[in-house]
Amino acid sequence: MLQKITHLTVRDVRFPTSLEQHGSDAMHMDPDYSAAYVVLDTDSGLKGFGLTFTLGKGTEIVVRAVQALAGLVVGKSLHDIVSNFRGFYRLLTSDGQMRWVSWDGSETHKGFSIFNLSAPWWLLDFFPSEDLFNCIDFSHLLEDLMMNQGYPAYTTSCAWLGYSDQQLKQLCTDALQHGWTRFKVKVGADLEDDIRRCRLIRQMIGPSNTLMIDANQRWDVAEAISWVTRLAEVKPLWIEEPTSPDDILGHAAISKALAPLGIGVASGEQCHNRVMFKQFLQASALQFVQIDSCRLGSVNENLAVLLMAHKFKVPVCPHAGGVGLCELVQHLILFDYICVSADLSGRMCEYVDHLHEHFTSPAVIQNAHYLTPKDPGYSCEMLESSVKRHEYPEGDVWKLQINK
Ligand SMILES: C[C@H](O)[C@@H](O)CC(=O)C(=O)O
Ligand SMILES: [Mg+2]
Repeated sequence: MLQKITHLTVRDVRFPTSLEQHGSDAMHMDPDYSAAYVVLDTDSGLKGFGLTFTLGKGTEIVVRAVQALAGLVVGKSLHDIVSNFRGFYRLLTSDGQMRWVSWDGSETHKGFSIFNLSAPWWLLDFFPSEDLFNCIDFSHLLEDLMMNQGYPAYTTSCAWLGYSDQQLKQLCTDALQHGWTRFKVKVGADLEDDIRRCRLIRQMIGPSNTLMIDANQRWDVAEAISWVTRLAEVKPLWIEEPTSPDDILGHAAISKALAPLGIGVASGEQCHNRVMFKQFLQASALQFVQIDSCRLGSVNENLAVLLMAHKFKVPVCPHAGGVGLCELVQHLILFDYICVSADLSGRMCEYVDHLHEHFTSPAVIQNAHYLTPKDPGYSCEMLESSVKRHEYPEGDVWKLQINK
């Protein structure tokens, strides 16, 4: 149990998803799904893995944040971390010089998230399984349903903003055949396009399946209310990120205006700390909490939000549109169900069907449910061959793009 972290490597890994408009929305028309990817070496030869999701160039900033925090991690032993998880987290988030840049801000939280993502790996890999199981009181847990059926999911992969109507139809047909019943459509750039695309999807999925819409912060408050009112005919369950993700009172006003139409407000993928979530919940500014395993700095911060959402009786429907997010967030939502909410009403976890082949233990979907991951760790180890090929700018994939 005295293993020490001896070395940290952080790499800038990017996938050229913008070439086919995968992941595109009203504010991010050319997303290259990317990750700052960390490997921790230990003196026992074991390794730890962590990643945080970014879009293309944004990775450079997070890589620098990780480098700046590395000195707080290298040299630590398992005992140092596990004996006081909160203390370790506070150490990362409270560095006297770093905190001035952006205490509880988005970039630093993305940096923190990488290190704390290593914690489940340490815990699960170093604890003999009998010790681990001896720690847990399994009475009254609800794991059977999760083991047999899995956690309900919805798909965003049919209707990215840059997809043609033809693509939309084909992908929606395929998804229905595979048992999907919940669909999210990107909106917000052009109202007439949105009406046409949403009608098309509603027509294909029928009245009893679920449809959500996502504007990725495109509108002002009044514009959001009038735009979504025009889309009410397709009966969306929620409008996601209708306006600036920092505008708590704006979200509250939109929630109030849309409630009579039966449309809720969902947000959280750009909500970067627990204090913001606290105020969103206090102000009744959202009806669906969308935690993001990488936007919030670490497991620790996500746990605080899961507990607050439970207190306010607001369902948690995690964000997973990015590389590695499905792999990570499936662990958090299982924890939420088994240990916090014990409730599936109004709950589902996002799934996007991109880039899973680059992971050693990818998320598995069956009949529109996340199957419970059984491999140890936090499912975020990437295949070394994939990392090498996609590392920016020297990987083969990028050399090819740059020389085109
Ligand atoms: C840029 C990302 O693909 C974003 O559009 C994802 C998102 O908003 C979602 O999955 O929700
Ligand atoms: Mg979204």
